[in-house]
Amino acid sequence: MIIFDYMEKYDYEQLVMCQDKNSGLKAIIAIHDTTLGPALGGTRMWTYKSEEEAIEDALRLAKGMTYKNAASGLNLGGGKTVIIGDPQKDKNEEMFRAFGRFIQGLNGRYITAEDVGTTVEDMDLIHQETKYVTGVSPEFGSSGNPSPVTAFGVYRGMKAAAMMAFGEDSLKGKTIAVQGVGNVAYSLCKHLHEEGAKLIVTDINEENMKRAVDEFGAETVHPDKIYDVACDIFAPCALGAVINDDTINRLSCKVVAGAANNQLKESRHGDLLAEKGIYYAPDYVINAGGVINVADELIGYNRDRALKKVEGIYDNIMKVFAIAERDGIASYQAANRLAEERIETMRRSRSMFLQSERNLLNIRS
Ligand SMILES: NC(=O)C1=CN([C@@H]2O[C@H](COP(=O)(O)OP(=O)(O)OC[C@H]3O[C@@H](n4cnc5c(N)ncnc54)[C@H](O)[C@@H]3O)[C@@H](O)[C@H]2O)C=CC1
Ligand SMILES: CC(C)CC(=O)C(=O)O
Repeated sequence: MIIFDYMEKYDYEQLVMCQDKNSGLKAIIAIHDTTLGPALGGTRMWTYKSEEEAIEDALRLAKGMTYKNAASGLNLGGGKTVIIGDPQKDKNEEMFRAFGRFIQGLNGRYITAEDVGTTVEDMDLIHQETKYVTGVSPEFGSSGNPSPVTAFGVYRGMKAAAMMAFGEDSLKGKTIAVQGVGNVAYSLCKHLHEEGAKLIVTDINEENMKRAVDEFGAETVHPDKIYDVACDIFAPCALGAVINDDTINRLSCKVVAGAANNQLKESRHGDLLAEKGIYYAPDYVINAGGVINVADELIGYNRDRALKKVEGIYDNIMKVFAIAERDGIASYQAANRLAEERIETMRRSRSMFLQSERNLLNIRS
């Protein structure tokens, strides 16, 4: 990958490589766009096969956060971090403290939170070095683990997609295939089970799968077989790029609605879903519950207010489908339109001069 070419093509602002020999930290902070405000996005820890793969993931995820935050009506830009390493083996206190100091060095341009492979405990360590972190333990006035709130948002968005596909938003009796039953999907399955849905789950982690069987009476399938199960709704809740040339023709569902980021391998796969008559709830619209929740910390966390906003993901998904229908485009494009129009509107409105501490009028003594 030629990094500057890639950054220019998709209009990235900044890419920060963070290295700390003592702790073994190797982190990449990608800031995509801060038109709407500071970049907020989680930190993923993962065993990347190469540095290039890690950089690409950070860049793709950061751009997704720009669109997620914009489409959700947040005054925040998009950024994301990836830490190269095995979250089960390679973590230590020093690593997250060192990472916190790198974030502090960005002086508020980037604010972090949890993502795959990181926990509230990791955020607490970062918090010892910087205030630019959310999803910290509630004892610090923070909102804690965002995953259950992300799950609530996905549940609300899934109901909206069901309304479009089946003419009613009840999930009772619907068969839902869930790929990955980790932090978010565990809470999602709880909502779905309580509403009377039938669950078919898969995971590469046996313990996580067993928990879904024991608590929600879920059936299980091998991870390779999840695309082939007969179901009403497919919920990708593991990693990205799962809607691709190998999987798309195996799906028999009417709805794709799940928590994973970057579900479409390429945007043309979103067009193919639409052509097949499958209602796709765009990933960054449906999974915005976590970021909406942690963003509320920035104005003094109020759980009821945050949950009310997350409930609104239902309406946001309906809005996306309405734009898709109005403009004759696929739902992923409709979501992009929603996000891009908001960013452009704000960019234009900010072109007006505003008196501030930093402009020329104030530099004169
Ligand atoms: N945690 C949050 O609040 C948010 C998470 N997301 C996204 O949702 C997805 C899930 O996040 P979490 O639940 O936090 O992560 P997690 O790591 O707790 O759960 C992911 C699960 O997927 C499983 N998995 C991995 N590869 C798999 C495969 N090939 N087949 C089947 N299962 C597989 C893992 O074993 C794990 O149980 C990620 O894409 C994440 O970026 C998006 C927004 C917020
Ligand atoms: C809790 C969020 C900030 C996690 C995130 O990075 C995301 O929504 O993908």
